[in-house]
Amino acid sequence: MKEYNLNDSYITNIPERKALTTKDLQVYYGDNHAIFDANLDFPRYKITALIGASGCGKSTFLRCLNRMNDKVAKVDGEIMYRNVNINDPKINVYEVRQHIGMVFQRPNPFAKSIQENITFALKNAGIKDKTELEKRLEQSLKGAALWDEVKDDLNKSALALSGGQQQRLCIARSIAMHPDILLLDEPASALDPISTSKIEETLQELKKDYSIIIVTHNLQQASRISDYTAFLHLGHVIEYNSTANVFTNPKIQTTEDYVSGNFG
Ligand SMILES: Nc1ncnc2c1ncn2[C@@H]1O[C@H](COP(=O)(O)OP(=O)(O)OP(=O)(O)O)[C@@H](O)[C@H]1O
Repeated sequence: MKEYNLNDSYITNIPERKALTTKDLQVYYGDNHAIFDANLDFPRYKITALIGASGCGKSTFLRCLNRMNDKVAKVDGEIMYRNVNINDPKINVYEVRQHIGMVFQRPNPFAKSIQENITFALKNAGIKDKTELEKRLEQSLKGAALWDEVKDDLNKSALALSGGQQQRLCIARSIAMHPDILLLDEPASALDPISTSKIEETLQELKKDYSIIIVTHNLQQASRISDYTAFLHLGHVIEYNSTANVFTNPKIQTTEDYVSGNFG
């Protein structure tokens, strides 16, 4: 692979209010230094895409943002959310995840009914009121654009849904907790093009109420749906800017080569 200067970077200052900020974030898997000095501001009510070649650290970075890496990696630096460093070991990770939800690459509904998939975590979080549970069930399924397809059969097993419907159920399960931020790790990569476009449309709607950070391999998807894009290379954030700038006016040669397909 062509060698690039990893210190050559361009990180924009975002004009919007911030949902989350990382300061000098470093991630190590044993001796493998996977993320170097990531300093990024993620805007509120926007979609930010993390892009880069396989192994560059996209999922590692994303998973730090709601402490999913705690048991597998050493994560140094600060992750500021509402003036609190949520990377502080004293912070309750379950509480963090109520504010910052995660949707994974492969749909992973529970082997329970559609309804129970939504209400299970809510009940665990102490929400017992039937009216509130019903309200959140309907709101979250509507938010994930699944309500019309399942409203007459909420007791059906979630496993009987199509892959695309299961993924929208997982999005509904996340938003039922009323998080501020949704993290999505390649949420459409296991889906067919029609389900993918349904997920993309859903995310466009959801950004009115949520700040979204998404990892994607798919450059067209990043350019279609995101407002901001961070390009990572070998664990370094090389460029962070509005998606339009990253794709049409990249400031760094590495980015230009990657987005134009001349990488490697
Ligand atoms: N659980 C883990 N244990 C040890 N090393 C890991 C673990 N997860 C990731 N890594 C290493 O961290 C680096 C970044 O991997 P990561 O999965 O974050 O990259 P990625 O950009 O998301 O890749 P892909 O696009 O292939 O999913 C790689 O060197 C990878 O081998």
